[in-house]
Amino acid sequence: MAAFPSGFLWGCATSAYQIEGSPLADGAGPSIWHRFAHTPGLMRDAETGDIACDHYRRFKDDVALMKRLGMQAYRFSVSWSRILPDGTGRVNQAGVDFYSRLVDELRANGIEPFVTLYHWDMPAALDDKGGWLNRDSAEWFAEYASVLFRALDGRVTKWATLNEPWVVTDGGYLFGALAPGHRNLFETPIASRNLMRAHGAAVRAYRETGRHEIGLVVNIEPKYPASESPEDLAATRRATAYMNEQYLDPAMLGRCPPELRDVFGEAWTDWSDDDLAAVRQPIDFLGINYYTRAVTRDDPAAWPVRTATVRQDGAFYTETGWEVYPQGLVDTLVWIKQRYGDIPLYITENGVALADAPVENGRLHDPQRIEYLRQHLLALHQAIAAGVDVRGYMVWSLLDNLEWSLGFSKRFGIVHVDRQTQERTLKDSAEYYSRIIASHGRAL
Ligand SMILES: OC[C@H]1NNC[C@@H](O)[C@@H]1O
Ligand SMILES: [Ca+2]
Repeated sequence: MAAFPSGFLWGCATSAYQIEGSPLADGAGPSIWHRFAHTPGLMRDAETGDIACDHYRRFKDDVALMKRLGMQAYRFSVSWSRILPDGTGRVNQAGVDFYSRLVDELRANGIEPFVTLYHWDMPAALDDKGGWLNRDSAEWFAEYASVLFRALDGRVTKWATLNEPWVVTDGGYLFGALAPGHRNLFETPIASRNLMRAHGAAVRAYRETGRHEIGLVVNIEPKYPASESPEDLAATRRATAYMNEQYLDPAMLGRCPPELRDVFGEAWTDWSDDDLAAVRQPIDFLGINYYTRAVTRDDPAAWPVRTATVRQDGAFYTETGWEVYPQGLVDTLVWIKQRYGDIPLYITENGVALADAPVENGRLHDPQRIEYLRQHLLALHQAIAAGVDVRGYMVWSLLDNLEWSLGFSKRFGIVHVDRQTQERTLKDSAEYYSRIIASHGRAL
């Protein structure tokens, strides 16, 4: 196996609400996820992030674990309401100090911090003012980002504004499965536009003082037509526009995919030229989160995108119901380069939820996760060999964690977490990944 490019960054990814616990500790304010998780009926098994992986208190042990695995980078998110309990205004220094200590611990262990500013946990106080439906959200976000830039830039050299805006709006505003749990077609494009305005505002703020790199993280699920029928081809176009182009086109091209007018109908309003210009800020990299693909057919009843994903005979499906399709990673990366140009890319998430075996004698055998990682790293190498400028790979996830409203039922970790004892146990996949890192990909 040829090596990966020199300087290629091997790491892992997590997010605040999914692992930290202690949501209201040391002056933190509640987030929309704290509020959502404590609303009866919304979370599987009535789970919450009150404890999660207790990372807020155990972070030094978890950094030691990353060090032991040879991690070169760690992608994590900051909880906005630890920093600004009311969302704007008063800074909670204890919250800033937590992340400052985490950053110093990482750097002391030779691990590069890779910070996501927004991984879904808006302060509840701002949701009470309309949240992402309020155009002021762009300024709120830039204010929050600036507090962090002042506190951490320099020790943090890679920043991402948003994680997966598509999930935030599709889950939080259209289908309601995620915080803030709205189900409103008219709100969805408004939230999308304000999220991207917030992205642009934070990038502009960074350019005033920032000395390093800032980018955007999106989930991409490549869409393949189920047939060559005009209906299925049109459906595939709609699905591609709705999930894969809706956020990258404004950010990178300064325009919205035309199919969105068809998807949202009367709920769609064109972006103003000012908004398009404000969102299209030059960025230093794109983070791509890849899990699966979707073979797509027309489905007139499937409101509002009117598409359905066709199950593939003989394919392997994960615990989250996703088809394992490594070729989709190659196709996605080539597509990104073709459509948006030769911008540096990171795989900021890739991983798999499996019905893991139990821990036995301090071990957990997860051959299917090893195979998933191997196949996707081979695909990644293929894309790099094809000329795509990929600079790093962060496995999702370091730890078994809170898979949002699915609770802890979906285990993505390369490290097992015992829900009762919080004990961490390396799965075989962690040892495998550690060897990949140590051999710089040659052990693939
Ligand atoms: O579903 C797995 C992951 N996908 N991207 C965002 C993360 O928060 C999820 O846990
Ligand atoms: Ca609300």
